[in-house]
Amino acid sequence: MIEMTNVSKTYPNGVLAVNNINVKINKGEFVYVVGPSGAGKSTFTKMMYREERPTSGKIIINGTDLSTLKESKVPLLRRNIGVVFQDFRLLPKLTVFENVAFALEVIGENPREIKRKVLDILDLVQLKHKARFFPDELSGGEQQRVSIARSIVNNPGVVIADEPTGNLDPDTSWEIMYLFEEINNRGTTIVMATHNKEIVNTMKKRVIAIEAGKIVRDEARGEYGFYEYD
Ligand SMILES: Nc1ncnc2c1ncn2[C@@H]1O[C@H](COP(=O)(O)OP(=O)(O)OP(=O)(O)O)[C@@H](O)[C@H]1O
Repeated sequence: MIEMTNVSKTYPNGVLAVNNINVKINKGEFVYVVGPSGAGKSTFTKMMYREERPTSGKIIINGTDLSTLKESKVPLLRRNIGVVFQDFRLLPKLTVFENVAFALEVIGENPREIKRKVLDILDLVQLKHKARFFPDELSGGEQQRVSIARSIVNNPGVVIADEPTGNLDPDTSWEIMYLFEEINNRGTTIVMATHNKEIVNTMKKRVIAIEAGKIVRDEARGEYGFYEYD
């Protein structure tokens, strides 16, 4: 469960990116975060995985209070939160297998278990046959599937995705969205910031709309709304 109480974030340059947000996201929910460019969506999601810290307020993720969490405990928190970015962020010198295995190696998983888990997850994202490929030998959609595999290989309770289809064509975006839906159907909470109007309007999930750092709309089977982008 994710709970924010009176959360605000002012960056050192004085920009108030998130302004007194209160929200509760239950286990197993699929939530889209929408809103105009610069509204505070990334800041809102970054605070969930402690990439940014709130200036004030309280954030609780699966029982852990992030506002008082020691820096040394952040890696432990990240094990239970998968993160997916628009630009994939794969390690270019590692193969697909190694990119996914990396998350397990750092926690000291044994090699046999690593192999089993990585191949299982690559099977789920339909990339087992490309396990030995390098990121630059893959299409954008394939790279995103590897990054999704990496985000879920530790079996986290929550996956946060910031604009995961932003670099992908419409068909590939749909493939990625169905993959997230499958992961959600297995019980993982998904929080996704997106500008993809068609997908949000078709999927009929919970929609949280942020404008100027505030939640202006929170609907169970919501719509994208009307925002203009570049
Ligand atoms: N590291 C930072 N330092 C200072 N200001 C920042 C920083 N990151 C974001 N901001 C500012 O905070 C506000 C919210 O930015 P944020 O990236 O959260 O918006 P967003 O809704 O995710 O935008 P987009 O849809 O364009 O990605 C903006 O005014 C932005 O310029």
